[in-house]
Amino acid sequence: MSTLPSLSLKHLVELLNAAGCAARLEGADTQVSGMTVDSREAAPGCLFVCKGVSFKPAFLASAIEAGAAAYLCDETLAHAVAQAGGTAPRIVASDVRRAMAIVAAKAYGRPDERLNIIGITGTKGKSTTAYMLRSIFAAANIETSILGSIETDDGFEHYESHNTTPEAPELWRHLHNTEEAGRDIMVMEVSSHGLKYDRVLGLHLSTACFLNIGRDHISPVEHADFEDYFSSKLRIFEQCETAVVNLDSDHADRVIEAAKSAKHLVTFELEHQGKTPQASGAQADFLARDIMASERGISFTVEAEGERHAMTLGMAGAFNVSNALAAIAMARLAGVSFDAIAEGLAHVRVPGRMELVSSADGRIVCIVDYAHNELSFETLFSSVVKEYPGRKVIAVFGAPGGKAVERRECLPRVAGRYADLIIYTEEDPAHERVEDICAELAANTPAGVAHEEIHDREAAVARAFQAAEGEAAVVLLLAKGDETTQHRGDEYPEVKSDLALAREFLGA
Ligand SMILES: CC(=O)N[C@H]1[C@@H](OP(=O)(O)OP(=O)(O)OC[C@H]2O[C@@H](n3ccc(=O)[nH]c3=O)[C@H](O)[C@@H]2O)O[C@H](CO)[C@@H](O)[C@@H]1O[C@H](C)C(=O)N[C@@H](C)C(=O)N[C@H](CCC(=O)O)C(=O)O
Ligand SMILES: Nc1ncnc2c1ncn2[C@@H]1O[C@H](COP(=O)(O)OP(=O)(O)OP(=O)(O)O)[C@@H](O)[C@H]1O
Repeated sequence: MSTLPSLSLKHLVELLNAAGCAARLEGADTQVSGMTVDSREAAPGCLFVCKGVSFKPAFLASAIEAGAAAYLCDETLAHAVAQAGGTAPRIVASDVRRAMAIVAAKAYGRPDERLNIIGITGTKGKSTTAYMLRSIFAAANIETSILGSIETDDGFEHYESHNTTPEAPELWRHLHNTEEAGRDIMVMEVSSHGLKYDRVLGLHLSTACFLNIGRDHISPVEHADFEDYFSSKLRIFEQCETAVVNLDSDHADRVIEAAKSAKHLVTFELEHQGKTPQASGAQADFLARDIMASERGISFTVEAEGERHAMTLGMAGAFNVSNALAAIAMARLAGVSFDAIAEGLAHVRVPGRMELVSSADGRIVCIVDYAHNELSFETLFSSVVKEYPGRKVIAVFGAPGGKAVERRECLPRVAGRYADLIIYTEEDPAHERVEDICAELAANTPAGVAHEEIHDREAAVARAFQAAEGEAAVVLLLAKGDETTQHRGDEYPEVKSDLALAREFLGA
């Protein structure tokens, strides 16, 4: 791999001040190459960033021991880390999060000036749309990098992701690697936190897609309220060339208004009978019609650029047509043919999202899905009862400990409207007791809805299949997708994934 640019601290300080981020150099001007926020990844000659609520001066000391040539810190941390920093030169900035984003873009050689970077935001469907797009590009023989909540693949590094959108130095490193790997395209999910906390500050996106907005990530450790969440997401349009917007999204008018800051606007929507036409009366640039569900997936027609093309989607859930339309629009912007698009969509598989496992006689259909908030529950359940009419619906899910507490009220309420039986179980309780979370979910279940509490997830899944036996049923294993760990306390022990359990119980 080629070496990274070597940069002088003096030059970086000038760059920061010019960008409106006050900074000063303390110590001798030194050359740095590469940067990191994690002492465990510090390499000789790099710039180490001191930041974060659980930052300890010992991290700085070990980064320097590993060869870090200098460090960047916030004014508020400057005194506390001075001793651990010893004689290493440092940049002290007024806002370390902004500063590290500005420096990272430079340290990794501004790959966004040459790459086609596609950013996808929305409450639900980001990973699905990103995988659809990658599958389409693969069908067109174009290898892409991907960065999102499931995996990170930049052509050199490939691992299970920690955050949906990583910290700026990590992000720019993946973009640099993408370019070094000879790839031209990065498909990335952009989370509301990524936008709010300047992880993507200054990143030039060729395309920014807004899928939808619903209440989520509102808690004392996330967004204070819906407005903070929504406005964080809308910031994506401030840094893109072309905005791709779902006209079916809630608050679509406000999304369109914000999208006007992009140079170009491309829209998509599903044709619904009885739908109120837009105020303008104009049809979206990409329209899906003739949506039909079958056991193998979904088929639909896309109408765009004055033509009609038949598409099939190898996934369940009619709502995935909306994600597919977004992917189609973005693929067309990148110049991919409709034939390759059709091929890519027909073969897409998104791990743990709307995965179908059926019993040999077809009487029991199990869907393993990652749905875990109000918007995705509503969409999933309403689509399942439409697509599998007359079947008994059995749902297995829980709620996480320590965050997104609103889910404990809304998930039983939504599921209670559609399910014949709900089984509450473990779902990453962290520092709370599974028993308490399940009891809270049970207490919020609408009167008259059958529900059970089975704290062990494997036993809960077994009970669901037992209850489905001898019936035409749909068993929904929700919220964990293909995850193979449970967050218990500070540990992440290995467990069987829902998909593995479904295959085991149905002998698939
Ligand atoms: C506000 C924000 O951006 N928080 C992120 C930030 O936390 P932080 O700066 O407070 O860092 P910290 O975890 O306290 O750790 C302190 C620092 O010590 C470093 N460290 C730590 C250990 C060590 O041995 N050596 C060392 O140098 C860490 O790398 C870190 O830089 O840096 C951490 C490491 O990069 C992130 O995990 C953390 O995300 C928080 C915990 C998080 O996960 N937030 C969630 C809510 C989030 O961002 N979710 C979104 C998806 C949800 C959405 O749709 O918005 C996401 O993008 O993932
Ligand atoms: N367009 C959509 N509208 C509503 N719900 C959807 C949509 N697309 C997917 N979902 C539901 O949301 C779940 C998660 O999908 P996906 O992982 O693609 O979303 P995400 O935005 O990446 O989520 P997260 O931010 O939680 O990682 C799916 O399993 C499905 O139940």
